Amino acid sequence: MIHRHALTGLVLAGGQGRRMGGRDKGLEAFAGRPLASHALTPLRGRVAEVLINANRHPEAYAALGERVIPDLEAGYQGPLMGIYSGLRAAATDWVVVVPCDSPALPDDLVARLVAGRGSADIAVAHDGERLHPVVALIRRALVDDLGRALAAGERKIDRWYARHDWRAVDMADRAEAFANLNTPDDKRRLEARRRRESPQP
Ligand SMILES: Nc1nc2c(ncn2[C@@H]2O[C@H](COP(=O)(O)OP(=O)(O)OP(=O)(O)O)[C@@H](O)[C@H]2O)c(=O)[nH]1
Ligand SMILES: [Mg+2]
Repeated sequence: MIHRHALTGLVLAGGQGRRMGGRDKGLEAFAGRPLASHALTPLRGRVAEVLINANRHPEAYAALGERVIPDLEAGYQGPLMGIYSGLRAAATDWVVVVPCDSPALPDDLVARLVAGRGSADIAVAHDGERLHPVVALIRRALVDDLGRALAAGERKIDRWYARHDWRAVDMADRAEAFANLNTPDDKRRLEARRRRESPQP
């Protein structure tokens, strides 16, 4: 078991949002509030601290009520740099990573990653068809190794995972929860799905 006090939540919102017209994806309105705020739902109350990793508009992210951290190296070097920056900033032994653009993640995500980890150092969500490398539980002690990998040019998350004791956690029963939003069209489709699933009175 990993206790709540040993966990930090990390929302990755540091991308360029090119498929969203270059807009700051985590701040796009989704169902009436910033997309990144939906990613906080499975984390709040289940971790000791939440960090939001963002490279633009830090004050807008800070308004969500959590600590905001930028990438330690600028230049939009990809999510692995966001994970590295989060591991460096975290004060706990474990970090739960989620992306800012998956507004329907399972409520019990943290518990399932913790339970599914077994004795591995990294646990990654799997939806039955594919792995979601940015939905993961990672041991903070790997931070120095990740720093060396980045310095050596590594930018591919799954290739870094593969060099460690990692495990996929089966969440096929909740595959729809991993839907993510890359384009304005994805946004419309997912907002419509949400209205169907929980119609407002
Ligand atoms: N810190 C950080 N996070 C990133 C970076 N690139 C992507 N991410 C995050 O990784 C997750 C998945 O990335 P994408 O869906 O490709 O998002 P994106 O890169 O902003 O969008 P595109 O430019 O359309 O690829 C999102 O939560 C992004 O915020 C980066 O350079 N730095
Ligand atoms: Mg991208």
